[in-house]
Amino acid sequence: MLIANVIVDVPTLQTNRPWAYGIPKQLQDVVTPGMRVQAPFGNGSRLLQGFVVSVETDNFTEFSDKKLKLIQGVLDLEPVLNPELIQLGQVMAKQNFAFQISMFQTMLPNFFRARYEKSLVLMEPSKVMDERVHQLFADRDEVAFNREEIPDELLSVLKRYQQQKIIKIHYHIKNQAKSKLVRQFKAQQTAENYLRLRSELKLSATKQARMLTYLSEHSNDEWRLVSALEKEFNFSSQDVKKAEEKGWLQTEYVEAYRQPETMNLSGYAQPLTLNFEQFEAYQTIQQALIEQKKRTFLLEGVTGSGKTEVYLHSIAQALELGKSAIMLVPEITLTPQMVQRVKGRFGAQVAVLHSGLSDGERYDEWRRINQGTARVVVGARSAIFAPVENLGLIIIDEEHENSYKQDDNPRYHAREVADWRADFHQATVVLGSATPSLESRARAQKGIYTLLHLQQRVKNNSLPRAEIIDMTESLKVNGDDLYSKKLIEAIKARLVRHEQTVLMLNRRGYANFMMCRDCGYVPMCPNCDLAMTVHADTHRLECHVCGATQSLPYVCPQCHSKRIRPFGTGTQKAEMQLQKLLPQAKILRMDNDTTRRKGSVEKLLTSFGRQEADILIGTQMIAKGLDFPNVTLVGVLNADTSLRLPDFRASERTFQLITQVAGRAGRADKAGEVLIQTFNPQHYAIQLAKDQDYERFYQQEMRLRHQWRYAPYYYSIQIKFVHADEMQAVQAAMQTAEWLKNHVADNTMIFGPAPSGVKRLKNKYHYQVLIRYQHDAQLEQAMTQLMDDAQKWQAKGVQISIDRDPLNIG
Ligand SMILES: Nc1ncnc2c1ncn2[C@@H]1O[C@H](COP(=O)(O)OP(=O)(O)OP(=O)(O)O)[C@@H](O)[C@H]1O
Ligand SMILES: [Zn+2]
Ligand SMILES: [Zn+2]
Repeated sequence: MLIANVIVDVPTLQTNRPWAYGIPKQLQDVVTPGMRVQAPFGNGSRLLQGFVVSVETDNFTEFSDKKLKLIQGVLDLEPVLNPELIQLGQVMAKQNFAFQISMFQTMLPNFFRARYEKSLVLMEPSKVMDERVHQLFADRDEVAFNREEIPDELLSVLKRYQQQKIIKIHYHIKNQAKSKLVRQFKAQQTAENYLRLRSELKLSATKQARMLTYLSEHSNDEWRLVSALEKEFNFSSQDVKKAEEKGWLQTEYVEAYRQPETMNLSGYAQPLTLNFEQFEAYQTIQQALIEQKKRTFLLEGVTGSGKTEVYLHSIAQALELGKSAIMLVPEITLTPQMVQRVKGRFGAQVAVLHSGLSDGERYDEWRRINQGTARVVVGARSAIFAPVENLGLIIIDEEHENSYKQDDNPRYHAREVADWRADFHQATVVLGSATPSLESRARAQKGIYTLLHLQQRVKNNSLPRAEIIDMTESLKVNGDDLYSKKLIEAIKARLVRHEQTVLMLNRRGYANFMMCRDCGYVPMCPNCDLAMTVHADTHRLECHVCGATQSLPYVCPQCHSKRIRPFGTGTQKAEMQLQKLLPQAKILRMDNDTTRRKGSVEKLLTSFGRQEADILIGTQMIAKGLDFPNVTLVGVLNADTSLRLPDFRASERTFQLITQVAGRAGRADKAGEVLIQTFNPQHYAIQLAKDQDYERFYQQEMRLRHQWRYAPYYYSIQIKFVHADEMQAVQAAMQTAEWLKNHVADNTMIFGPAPSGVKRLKNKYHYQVLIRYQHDAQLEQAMTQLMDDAQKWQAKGVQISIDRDPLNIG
């Protein structure tokens, strides 16, 4: 008998391995690894989705026939995971202490996720005594289990009936991943033939005459949609069918792709001629592509040095070698500008995956990749799992970005996935950034990566002139803690010259909360240890974690003073304040509020690009990727807020952010200027960002990391314990920490338990234990054991999560 090993859709440790199922006769030719199947689970009434990871023959036929449950059906006719991706999912699950099923689901478009529907089946109607249950079924023997339709008071009755087996619950799997088919047609005869046929028609056959006229004019055409013919000429599908029977045209069904809105592509854009530095970098990459041995490059290039052009040349080379390419960009820089640059170069071979797509569109793009139609994939983090065959090149732009790590289960990092896939395909990896992560830069130091340097800007040979403005001084002069006089003067000069300005309000670690100026009272969320945030548009206080809201207080509840006011400034207020200072200026604002609607980022940027506004003010979302030639001034309103975060990466983040946003100035022919407002003018991260001196920052920060035993010198694993009862969370954390101390290497350090940065969230208490280590052969064994124990704690209601190389330690 044939056996399928299946990972079923239950994310628990017991199910985190393949389960064997028999394959029934009629499915033996169908079921292959990588396919989704319906598999019975538990007592058998429950049908689950599962992924077949392997198929084997079992020799003990009689024995297994009785014991094994059988696969009930298939959800696909072709595998959705190829052998590479099956293996990848299993490895990544293991490395990140995640469940295989979660990994597989993350790797695929949402469409492939199982949607279960429950229904109630009436087994023995005669035994139902409750009139309301009869009413519910109303002569049917199966009804959907729809919580909105079933009143609460009926639930206990239904439950009792279920226990008495009078009612059964059925699970159905809804398969959404079906492609849409459309019918298309093509003329089959010559124009003359059509005209002759028309002359032979009866006079009354006007519709057929019209059809023949149309066909005579389109006799050499390509396939066209039948629906278009029907709509435009008012033909019915019956008319089309008759025409086909007469041999006037032929029709066929093809898969329809929901084309995401594409931009006008005015032909293919020609590649630019690389400058010397670019060419040198490209040549090295090209060499690796041709050799087809895995190599990883770190392309460290100052802002505006033309990294993207190097990527595009490399992609072209990969395609020429018959290979495919994946290019990752942070979601936020997946702007029309970027997409246009890639699509403009490689046209229909490009598939774009971003969060703006509907599930259907994403599924269609995925299929274009899966079928090999699209050989260049551009997308955010999860595009690293694109099912390309023959992968030759992986590019990760802005490789230092946090968003490449998924901060939720499964917690994979796109860079580590890229590394594994490059091994598998012997592909080339290019990590690019003006401000590489310390981890990557250190690997280049050690020779694990090859460092490629772009030190010059492409167009304007110099980096923008930057200056630090000490806000303590400025505050003394004009009493404004947001706009220094110098910055306002500089903006005014741009207005006169019709040049543009970009202003960034650093919202990282920056709360916009209420504070009583007399007693210091700050309104806190009732469920979380967090200050409530002021929302000027709704005039309410809101908690950003749990969503609790309150009206704005006008009197301090503690001391009854009326001097309770917002503290800190939101982008909205910053914009208003600026408009007051510069009434003649046209200002655009880009933040979470103005970009909520789909397509609004595009709209804002297009408008700014057309110079319909003088100033673009926004949060860190404006710091990356923008390439506008007329921007000659960049202002950082508050450089230091992110320095205060209780996180060992605070300096690195601040340096990266300021360097990135400063890089938006003077990218074309006009010289750029950068003004950095700060209350910490002496801080090394700010000083070095001003000079855009990444290398010196790297040296200095590495010394500190070494001293404090942080990454990249030490790896870390963070274990979180969450429970509504604080004691329970503490207890689990303490016992785990104690246990760990005896099960890891001597030089591995265990910190905690300690309350997390924010101890209480949504009325639950968060505690954590941190492991820091260099080499520890025992650790993997210990972590596996810990995952086992986690199940035990989970049974007591303590949620435990394990995060390898966490983004925030605080
Ligand atoms: N060889 C070249 N010749 C002419 N123009 C070029 C060349 N290479 C790049 N450019 C142009 O220079 C500008 C900056 O290049 P690009 O955006 O690729 O830089 P980058 O290093 O990716 O920038 P950042 O990291 O700051 O976003 C772009 O407008 C690009 O079209
Ligand atoms: Zn007060
Ligand atoms: Zn809250």
